[in-house]
Amino acid sequence: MTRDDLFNTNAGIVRDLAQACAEVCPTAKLLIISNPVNSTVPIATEVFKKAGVHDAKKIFGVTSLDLVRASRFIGDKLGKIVDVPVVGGHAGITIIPLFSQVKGLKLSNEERDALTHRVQFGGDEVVQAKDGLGSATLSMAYAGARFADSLLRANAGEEVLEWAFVRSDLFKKEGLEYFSTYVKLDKNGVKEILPLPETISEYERELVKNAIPELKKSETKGASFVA
Ligand SMILES: NC(=O)c1ccc[n+]([C@@H]2O[C@H](COP(=O)([O-])OP(=O)(O)OC[C@H]3O[C@@H](n4cnc5c(N)ncnc54)[C@H](O)[C@@H]3O)[C@@H](O)[C@H]2O)c1
Ligand SMILES: O=C(O)C[C@H](O)C(=O)O
Repeated sequence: MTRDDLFNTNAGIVRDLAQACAEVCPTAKLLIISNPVNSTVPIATEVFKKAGVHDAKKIFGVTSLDLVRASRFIGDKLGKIVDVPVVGGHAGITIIPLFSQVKGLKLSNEERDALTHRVQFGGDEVVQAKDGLGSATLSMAYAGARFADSLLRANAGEEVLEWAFVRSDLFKKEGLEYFSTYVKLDKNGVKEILPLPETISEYERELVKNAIPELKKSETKGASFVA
């Protein structure tokens, strides 16, 4: 089972919850963790657009778990806690860890490939291991709490940097409407979307290139569901 298989069940649930939010709390910030995030965020967006209350600064796909996983795997290797940026989306090859951005980290090509794969498919590993009994419950809760905490701090006036899957013009030329990258948050939600670091490796650039058609397919699937 992949996150995409969850579409049939979750698309309707997210649409209905988004519809209720659009009616009763249209200015609330929506944190969407239900899979497939690459489609459920476009679903919520389209519902808000239809209701005439859309504000792209306030709808977030929660991808923090990918950063938690990547940081844990590299932390184990380096023997200390490090932050590993992860960009793109939240499913398979759309999850792109940027190991090039971790100071002092040296990986052979084989290690880099294996760790990239582990971050991209770690969630599927857990789903398979639980064999029908749900997904990565506790780490998802931790990742969700971490993201909610960032938003609450931003709400309270702090300028916070977080990674999130949001409406973004970074790959507009390629026809993509959503992408997860570093965002500055303030009390209104997304204040600024930061570009990819210039120093990412050729390998990572290629991963981004390969993820774009997959992300596009998922966002179209979500938007079409509402249309
Ligand atoms: N983005 C992430 O990092 C991430 C990580 C793990 C899981 N997930 C996703 O989170 C979701 C939940 O995963 P889980 O393992 O906790 O699943 P789960 O089956 O343990 O829990 C799902 C919950 O949703 C409730 N529910 C079912 N239909 C509903 C409806 N119509 N309205 C409201 N609630 C309803 C169920 O009663 C149940 O309590 C899944 O979509 C999963 O793929 C996302
Ligand atoms: O629910 C899933 O399919 C997996 C989840 O998105 C995860 O990353 O653990």
